[in-house]
Amino acid sequence: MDIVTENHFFSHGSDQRSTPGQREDCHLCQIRAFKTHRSLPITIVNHTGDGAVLPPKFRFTEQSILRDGVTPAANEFRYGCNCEDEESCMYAGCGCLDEVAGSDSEPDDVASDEPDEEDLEILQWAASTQERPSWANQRRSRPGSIDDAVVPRTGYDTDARSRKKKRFAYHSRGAKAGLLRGSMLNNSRAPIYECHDGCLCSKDGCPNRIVERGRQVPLQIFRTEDRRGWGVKTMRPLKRGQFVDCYFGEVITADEAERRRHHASMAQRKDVYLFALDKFTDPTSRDPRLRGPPLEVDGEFTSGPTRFINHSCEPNLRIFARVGDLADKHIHDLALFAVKDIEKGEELTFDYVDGQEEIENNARDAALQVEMTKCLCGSKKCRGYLW
Ligand SMILES: C[S@@+](CC[C@H](N)C(=O)[O-])C[C@H]1O[C@@H](n2cnc3c(N)ncnc32)[C@H](O)[C@@H]1O
Repeated sequence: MDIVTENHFFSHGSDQRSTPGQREDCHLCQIRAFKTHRSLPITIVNHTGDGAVLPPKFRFTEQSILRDGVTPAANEFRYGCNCEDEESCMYAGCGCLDEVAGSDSEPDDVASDEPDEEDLEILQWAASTQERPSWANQRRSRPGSIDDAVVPRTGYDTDARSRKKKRFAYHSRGAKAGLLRGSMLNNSRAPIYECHDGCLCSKDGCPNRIVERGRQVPLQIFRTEDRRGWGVKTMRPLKRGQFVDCYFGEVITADEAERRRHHASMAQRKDVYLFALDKFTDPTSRDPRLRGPPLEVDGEFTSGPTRFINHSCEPNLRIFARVGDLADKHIHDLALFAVKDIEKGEELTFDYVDGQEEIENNARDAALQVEMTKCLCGSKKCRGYLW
C-alpha cells in the first residue's frame, strides 16, 4: 500500500490522527468528494513498484476555476434558446445553433451540413410509414436565426437535401444516440454548440446537452511502465464519438499564463499543461473579450483526471471546443471525445500537437530533434518527438 493510500485509510478517518490541512491535501479525499464518486469513480493505482505518488501540490477539481481577471458574462448578456420542444434543439431554428454554419471555414463544415446515415434512416422510415418526421413540419423561427428556408411544404419530401437541416453535433436516436456525428469526427475543427442552463429546453430531455451532463465514464489513473509517468485508462468500453470528460484547470489571463511560463524552469514543460481558449479568437471581433490574446487553462496544479492523459501520435481521443451560452465563448470548454471504439482497460491518449504544423515539422528536422522530447507513444505512426 502506498503512503497516500495508507494515510487516507488509517489517518484521515479520525480527527485526532489527521493534522489540519491533511485531508485537503489528500488526493483520495479530493476524488472521493466528487459528486459522481459512487457511480463513476476515479481510481489511482501504481502497480510498477516504483513507489511514485501523484505530485503532492496537485489538487483534483470537478470544474474549472476562474482566476483573477477572468469573468463569465453578466446575467443581462446571457442568451439561451426558446425551443418549445426538445426535438427542436437539433435543427437550424434552435438559437444555440445559430452560429453553426460558417463558424469555421474548413471544408469539413460544408460536409457537416450533408445528411448523414441517421438522417437517411429517418427519411427511409418516414417514407415507409407515410409519416412526416416531426422536423419536416414548419416551425416558428426566432427573429434573426439562421433558419433554413427549404422546408417541405406539401406532403413528404424524400429528398434529404431539401428539408430542414439538422445542425447539432450529435446523433439523436438509435444505437448512436448521444455520440458525435461522423462529420464532426472526421477531422473537423468546428466547435460544438450546446444548449445550457439559460435555455427553455429541459436539462434532462434535450439531446443537445452531452458535455453539460458531465463525465459518464469511470476512469483509472495508473502509473505507466515505460517512463511516461502517469496515464489514464477507461474502465468502461467507449464508442467512437462518445464524450469522455473536459480538460479542467485554472482559467487565467494571457498575462498570467506568460508569467507562469516565465516562472517555470522549463517553459516547454509548462506548455504541456496550458491550453489557449482561442477557438473564437478573432482580432476583428466586436467583442473585446474575443479580440485576444485568449485566456488559457492551466491544469498543472489543479485539474481533473484528464490532466494525466498522455500523448499519442495515433490517439484515441480528440479535444473539441464546446460552448454553451454564446456570451461565454471566451471561456469555452475543452471537451475530450473518443475518435475510435476503445476497449475497457485501454489507455486514453490525445495528440498534444494536433494540427500545430510547426511542431510537427520540427519533429522531422534532425537539427531540432537534439533539443526535443522523445515520444514514447509506441504507435506505428509515431513522429518520434513530442516538441
Ligand atoms: C500532461 S502530462 C501527462 C501526465 C504525465 N504522464 C504525468 O505523469 O503527469 C504530459 C507529460 O507526460 C509525459 N508524456 C506524455 N505523453 C508522452 C509520450 N507519448 N512520450 C513521452 N512522454 C510523454 C511527458 O513527460 C509530458 O511532459
